[in-house]
Amino acid sequence: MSAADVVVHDGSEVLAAAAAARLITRLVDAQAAHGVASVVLTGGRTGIGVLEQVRASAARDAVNWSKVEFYWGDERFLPDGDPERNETQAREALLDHVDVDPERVHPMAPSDGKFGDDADAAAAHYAEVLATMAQHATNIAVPRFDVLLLGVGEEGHTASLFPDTPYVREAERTVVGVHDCPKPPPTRISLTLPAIRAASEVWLMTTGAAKAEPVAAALGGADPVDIPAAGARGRDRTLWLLDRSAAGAIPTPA
Ligand SMILES: O=C(O)[C@H](O)[C@@H](O)[C@H](O)[C@H](O)COP(=O)(O)O
Repeated sequence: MSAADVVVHDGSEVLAAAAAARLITRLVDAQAAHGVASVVLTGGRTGIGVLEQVRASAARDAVNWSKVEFYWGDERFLPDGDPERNETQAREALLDHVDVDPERVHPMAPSDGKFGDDADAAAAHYAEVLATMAQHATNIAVPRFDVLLLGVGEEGHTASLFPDTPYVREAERTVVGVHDCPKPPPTRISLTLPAIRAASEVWLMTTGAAKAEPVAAALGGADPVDIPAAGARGRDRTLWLLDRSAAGAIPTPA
């Protein structure tokens, strides 16, 4: 697993724009290497803000959007089209504005879909979707993820893996139904840490002083059970994209 790189930007706006530029380049490079790129999206203000900046970028059409596989790292288990769903927000921020191939867009199921309100069944189905797309050479049943985007919560959660829960401890399954979440809505679906760690690059993006303590703890090697973001690492690269406030508690080198 990779050691973490940390990039600190002046504020949240420049962070979102710079992360968007970085994401465009990552997808262009992945398409040059593989033909089709794959990205795992996240929810939250920072993750959606980055997609809005991709949409606004003059460079966005450097990406062949019809050759991008879109997955989600977590989802709020709500009805289809609910404005709080990560899928809805990602579509409004970017996917509705570029020429995606609908067959390559893989949202997690809503709470009024074919699994009804059974988040565990919806999670098991998403695990099957990932397994179907998996390459045989890997030892975990997920596709190649070129880049997996994450946010970080004030108590250190990432995706929908909250501290001291069975979900952050999950070692076998790739996707879980998550119940009794402290951040609304209470029911969610999430990739697990083993699935996240299968990604080539994991980018943790966050801003603001409220995130300073969990960021410092994660970078300081906290136990992922206490600070789930500490367990999110990429095979080739782990990149923290922070603004000055979120980086404020990282000890400065002597
Ligand atoms: O669905 C969600 O809520 C997220 O995927 C979650 O993990 C989010 O990324 C963090 O809570 C950070 O959110 P903010 O960027 O809004 O602080």
